[in-house]
Amino acid sequence: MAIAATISVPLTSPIRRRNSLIFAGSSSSSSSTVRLSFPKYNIAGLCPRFRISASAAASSMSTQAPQKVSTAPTSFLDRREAGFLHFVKYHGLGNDFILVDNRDSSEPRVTPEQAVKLCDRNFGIGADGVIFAMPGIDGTDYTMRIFNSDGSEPEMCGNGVRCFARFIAELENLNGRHSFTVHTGAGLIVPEILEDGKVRVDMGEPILKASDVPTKLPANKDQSVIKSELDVDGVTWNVTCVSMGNPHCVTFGAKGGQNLQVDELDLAKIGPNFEHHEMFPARTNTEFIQVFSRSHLKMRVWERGAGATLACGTGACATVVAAVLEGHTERNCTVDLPGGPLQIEWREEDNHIYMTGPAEVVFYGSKSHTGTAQHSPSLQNHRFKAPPPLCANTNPNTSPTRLSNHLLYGTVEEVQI
Ligand SMILES: N[C@@H](CCC[C@H](N)C(=O)O)C(=O)O
Repeated sequence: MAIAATISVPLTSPIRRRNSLIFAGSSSSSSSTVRLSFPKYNIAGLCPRFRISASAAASSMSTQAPQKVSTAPTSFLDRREAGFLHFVKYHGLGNDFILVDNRDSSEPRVTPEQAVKLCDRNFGIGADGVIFAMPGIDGTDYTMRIFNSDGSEPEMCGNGVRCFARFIAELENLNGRHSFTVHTGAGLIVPEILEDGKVRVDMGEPILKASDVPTKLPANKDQSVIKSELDVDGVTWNVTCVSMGNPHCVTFGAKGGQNLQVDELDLAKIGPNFEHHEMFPARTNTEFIQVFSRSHLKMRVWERGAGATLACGTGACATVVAAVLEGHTERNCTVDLPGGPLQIEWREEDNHIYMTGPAEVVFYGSKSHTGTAQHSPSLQNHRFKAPPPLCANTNPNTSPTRLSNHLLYGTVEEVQI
């Protein structure tokens, strides 16, 4: 995949040097430069959406009334050529998704089978799932649907809905709008883009009733499954079952065991045995938790339909619920995931869970359905045409990636350096 630009810090000033543009930037953490390694580009040619810094993107969000900013010519995300699927790859703490603009239809533009191919990390784009931005239902602004990388459709995705909010803000070219109402399989979810670009999400209430999680594990008097015993391949685990719309099995360790050391777990070996356990009729996501303090947890996850991922938002929410119910923590916790930390609060007043974390663009891409080898002229004319060698296919290092006789073009937006 070609890298069109690299920067992770606020843009200060563009400096023209020969046939490339170099942007010097600095942040509290580092100093960096960005090089656009293609000729004859001028600063006007850099589309406003080609966000060169996270903070620049963040600063486009204000507290004022929603305001549409007209842009011309048509932006990448407005493109609708027949035969092309335009997408944006996002990640939330390394939990990565292909975001598809599906606002004109309530039918996903990609089938579950195609989603499996797109998510393939060797033969496809590579992602933990495909997310569709669709028209709202029941008075909501939008509907979010998602396919896991195995093609199954979960009810909800926490990291995904943060990416969804950032995607919508970009699609709608919104300046100043902070929150959206999103219909999901888990009901109403309300993400709010914050000033710093992070997204806080009202994830609603956890579901503890065993039959609704669902789990067949014997329930307590109040119908919940808290610190119950689950046998997995000869080991008895203590588990608490929580649904965030999607099912979660949270464990702080085996019966009689010490505080779990999550780095020592062989997730690929034990994860599938939880996921497909007969006690979970809809399969389950499983969170393995190490307790650092009453407000700090470490989590590794085996996701239903996606395997070991770098983060799981609904899993982190379910974890804090389980941690509170089992008496390990207070209601406000930092949950460290392999991809980074999430802030989770289970608020006593409304019983809702609030998740705060980042969502970032990885790259923009277009996938051809035609199977033809030539590049798209329209793509070539596009202001996201950077870098031209990608589209012109003149550079062996930047040639389009083949995907089952389909073409894939990508433009990396920003890369940490
Ligand atoms: N990674 C997501 C959860 C995605 C759905 C999950 N694999 C399931 O099948 O329930 C998150 O961040 O919540």
